[in-house]
Amino acid sequence: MTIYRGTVLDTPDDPFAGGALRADADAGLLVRDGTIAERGPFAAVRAAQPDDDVVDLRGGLLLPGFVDTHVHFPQVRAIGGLGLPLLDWLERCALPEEARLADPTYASTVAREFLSGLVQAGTTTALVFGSHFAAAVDLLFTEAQRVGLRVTSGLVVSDRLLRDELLTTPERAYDEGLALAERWHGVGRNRYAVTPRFSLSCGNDLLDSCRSLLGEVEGAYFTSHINENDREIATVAELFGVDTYLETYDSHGLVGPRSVLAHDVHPTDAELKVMAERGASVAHCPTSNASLGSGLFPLDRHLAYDVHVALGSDVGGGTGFSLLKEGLQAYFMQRLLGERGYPLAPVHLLHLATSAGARALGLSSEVGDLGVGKRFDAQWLRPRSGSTLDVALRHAADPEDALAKAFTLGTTGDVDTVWIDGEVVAP
Ligand SMILES: O=c1[nH]c(=O)c2nc[nH]c2[nH]1
Ligand SMILES: [Zn+2]
Repeated sequence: MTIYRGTVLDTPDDPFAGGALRADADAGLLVRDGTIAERGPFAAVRAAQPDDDVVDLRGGLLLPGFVDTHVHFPQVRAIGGLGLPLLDWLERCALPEEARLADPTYASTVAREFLSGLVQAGTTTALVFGSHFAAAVDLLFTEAQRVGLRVTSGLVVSDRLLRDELLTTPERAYDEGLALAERWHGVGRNRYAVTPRFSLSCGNDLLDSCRSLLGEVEGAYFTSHINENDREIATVAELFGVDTYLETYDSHGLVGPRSVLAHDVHPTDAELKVMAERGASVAHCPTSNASLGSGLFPLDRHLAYDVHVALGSDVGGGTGFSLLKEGLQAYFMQRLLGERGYPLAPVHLLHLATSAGARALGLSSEVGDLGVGKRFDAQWLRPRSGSTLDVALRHAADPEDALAKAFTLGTTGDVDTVWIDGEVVAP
């Protein structure tokens, strides 16, 4: 057994429902077989376990590993395509890069870059938008198993309006998806997610085949995009002859408690009501929404309807893997909404980046906070001595203030060590 000593911050109680930041200065976390067995003042935990190893993490902050609920595996090298709205960005930046993953050697390199990017950002769990190529998704799961990250992912499918090499058929989508799920779902920390790209690129028969696959794979997740961009939304309404984007998924039985819909920047009230009824979650992707000019996320309306919201980096529409940056950008965007903005405090940002994501992915009993009984999935933020974040943390007034400084100034370069199930994860 090992005792981890440091300043531990986490959010076991939902701050949107009144929960406070849990902050323990000089805490001890006793970890046995990857699970947190005790948590308390270091001196007390140490006195009860005088012979165990101590890992000294004083200085900096010990936080739960981040949970990224929307991030694209094939888009690592597409990060930084600035200045375009969604559909142009897809055509010019994202899809040409995604087509390159037809080559398994290329896909294998990108899988390594992708997982290393997540780990270096302090992310330990992710819902990953896979590739349109089954072999590339297989390589992603293989690499995820080697690195140890908790990954839920799947084959991305489309059958219209994208470049030809990214298109499939309903039958092939089902067969390839099932083969991947049989190989990887529930294997190690991997799980399968049925993943139509978005309704714009998926006809009714393909969405039907997604529903069949979802019914076939017990416990599988569903993820896609929704209500991101005005032109996208108008095209979907025209293609399907529907009033709301959500109907295109819901009419195929794809919306439920294991569904995570990315973006939802422009929802109708009717859609929010149905999402809440179904228990679906929304992945809010703030840097992507800002970079692609998609809009300002109406967090207040999601909360008013009781729609669960977590955070996604949306690499490569998003600007990097750091959920610190996403948290700060989420805060900025609520500020820019003026009176319609939700006043996000540091505790909300940590919740959105950790426990909210764990809940969206049905993993709350295992990860998302550093309480007794949870797996030790954690990150040690330790800024370089003399850096501005180091100075700011040393002079923080209280734990909330320290967390505000971490989200304002922290970068992936400040993530010193990452653990999953109590094992150090090498990037
Ligand atoms: O931000 C986004 N990134 C994508 O890759 C994508 N595909 C469909 N819709 C999308 N939105
Ligand atoms: Zn996306």
